[in-house]
Amino acid sequence: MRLVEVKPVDRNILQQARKKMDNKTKPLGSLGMLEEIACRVAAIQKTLTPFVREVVVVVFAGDHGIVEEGVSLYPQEVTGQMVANFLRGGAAVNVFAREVGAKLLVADMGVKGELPSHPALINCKVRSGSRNFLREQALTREEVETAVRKGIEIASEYGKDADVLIAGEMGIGNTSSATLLLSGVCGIPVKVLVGRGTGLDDTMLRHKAKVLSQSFHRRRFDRHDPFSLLEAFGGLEIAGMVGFYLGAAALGKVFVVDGFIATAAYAIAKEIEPLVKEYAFLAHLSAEQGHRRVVEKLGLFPILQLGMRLGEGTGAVLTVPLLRAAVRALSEMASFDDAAVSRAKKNIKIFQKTLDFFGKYAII
Ligand SMILES: O=C(O)c1ccc[n+]([C@@H]2O[C@H](COP(=O)([O-])O)[C@@H](O)[C@H]2O)c1
Ligand SMILES: Cc1cc2nc[nH]c2cc1C
Repeated sequence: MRLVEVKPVDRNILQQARKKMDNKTKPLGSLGMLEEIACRVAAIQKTLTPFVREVVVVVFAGDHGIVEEGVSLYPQEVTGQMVANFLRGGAAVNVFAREVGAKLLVADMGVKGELPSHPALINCKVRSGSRNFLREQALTREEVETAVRKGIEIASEYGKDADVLIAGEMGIGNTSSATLLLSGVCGIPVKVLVGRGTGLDDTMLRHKAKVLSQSFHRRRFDRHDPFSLLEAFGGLEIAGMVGFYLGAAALGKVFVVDGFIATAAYAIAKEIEPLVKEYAFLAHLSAEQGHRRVVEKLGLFPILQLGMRLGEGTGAVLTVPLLRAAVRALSEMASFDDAAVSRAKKNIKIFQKTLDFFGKYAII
């Protein structure tokens, strides 16, 4: 089943952008990863004067049946309560979105109970939360496909005029789903990836690890079929984000992946369509225990490392000023010729350590 068509980003513009960046009035490579970010945005946007003006954030929300097993510190009703908070503008992601001038929407993919209608609420409820995956498959194939398709539609409808698309998430229990999805996709043992989520103590963490290891062995899935992983472990907001990333890449838009749960959605989207990676940036290294291993395995470069573990898209929104600064450097800085600044005395390709460090993160 081909859900979307994603094209590779423009290699020609990428090479020209790198050349343009090398001619800016700075020692070669001295803006570090910002240079690679700017050049890749240029290649995505097919222009040597890239820009980041409109930013759209969609917070995907859903509940998780596994919460019955005592794997989160917070009660399930917090998911719906936080959705109400997003709609009133009172959550961290609202504050950060206002700071960078981003538009924020919330997508109800599967929150338990009714939510009042609101202009910023997109109603895509597939069912009232996923099933408890310790006991049964979290979702049916049909529910997974519906949620992924809705995510694609959300990207096309609300992201078509944006320069950067961000998916946030809200779902009590979703670090449990994300841990098992990532363990399945990346082939990293559950016990290495399981973490404290919203803040479990040691006893609760041991219990969560036991529940997740048992679930991983009990459920049916084929690790090479990403849809089967979503059927086994959910959740609906994660499936929606998978679609959103696929849709963003199909639109030819830059998208920024937030934290641990968002990385699980990204990993699934990349399994479905490997070219999505050319459009993706990773916002930050989450404090959630397993994130570092996953990020290394997926070859992603976290732009920030702030010890955050909130989700909602908060880390991704915080990268917007850096993305804007990076593309402005490529678009607006003077070249050596423009500014009559002398070039290096010797044509050294690039400082070797910088190359070793950043080279492995050059996606293309
Ligand atoms: O984004 C992250 O890296 C992250 C790490 C830990 C927790 N969270 C958030 O916390 C909730 C899930 O935590 P838990 O303990 O209920 O599985 C969910 O609403 C996420 O948005 C988010
Ligand atoms: C209060 C609260 C806010 C959140 N935002 C994202 N995940 C969250 C989890 C909790 C518990």
